[in-house]
Amino acid sequence: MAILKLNDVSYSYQNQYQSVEAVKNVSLELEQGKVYAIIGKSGSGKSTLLSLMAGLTLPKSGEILYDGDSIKNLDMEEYRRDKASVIYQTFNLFPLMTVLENVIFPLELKGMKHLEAKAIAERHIASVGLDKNHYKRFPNMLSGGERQRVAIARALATGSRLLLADEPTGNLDMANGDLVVKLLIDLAHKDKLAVVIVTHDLSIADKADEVFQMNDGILSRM
Ligand SMILES: Nc1ncnc2c1ncn2[C@@H]1O[C@H](COP(=O)(O)OP(=O)(O)OP(=O)(O)O)[C@@H](O)[C@H]1O
Repeated sequence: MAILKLNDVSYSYQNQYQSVEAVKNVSLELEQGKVYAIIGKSGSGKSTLLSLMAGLTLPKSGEILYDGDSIKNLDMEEYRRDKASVIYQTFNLFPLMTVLENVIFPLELKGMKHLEAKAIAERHIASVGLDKNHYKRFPNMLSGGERQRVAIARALATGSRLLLADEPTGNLDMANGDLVVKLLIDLAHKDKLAVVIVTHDLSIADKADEVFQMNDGILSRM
């Protein structure tokens, strides 16, 4: 069964002067174990589509089902924290927390005891290829690739099976970008996550299992 299903989803940004139809009647099914790339030119609606999937924005029409349930019926805070994790081009780590604290924080937020949270965080930090030397560093003491790997560890630690990446390699050089893409592909293929990557980079799209293009709010399969 699809982990996420979008049925005829539309979204428009509105103010008193105008309405911008950013996502138009998109239907899509995502399965665990696969990498999906969404490409398209600037302003075509890719980020808006990703925020709909992440539950950060609610559709104006249509519905989004997670494991068969409309996300409207779920606790949205829990959905955003535990079900659909987003990673960003700018990493969005907490600058005043160490690597370990960044990964522990969302676990403690949901009521997990410190020692258990620490053990889970350490496991996920190791799984993205970082070691104990990194635990006590602040984000500004890491390379861009390392920061993105911490962001991925934090996303994974919550147990989320849906990883939504918005231009995850946009701030990385080619070598670090390749490492992050390889990690995302491994997470889909080996750990059976559903991974969505919004990207301008066609070489990432080449490595995805399925590629979609956004064009003026309309999604089509390539
Ligand atoms: N907060 C907002 N208010 C009004 N319009 C917006 C807002 N955010 C985005 N838009 C518009 O919605 C459309 C889709 O934007 P979106 O950011 O989803 O595109 P994108 O494909 O992700 O672009 P990029 O590749 O540049 O990040 C664009 O026309 C944009 O101008």
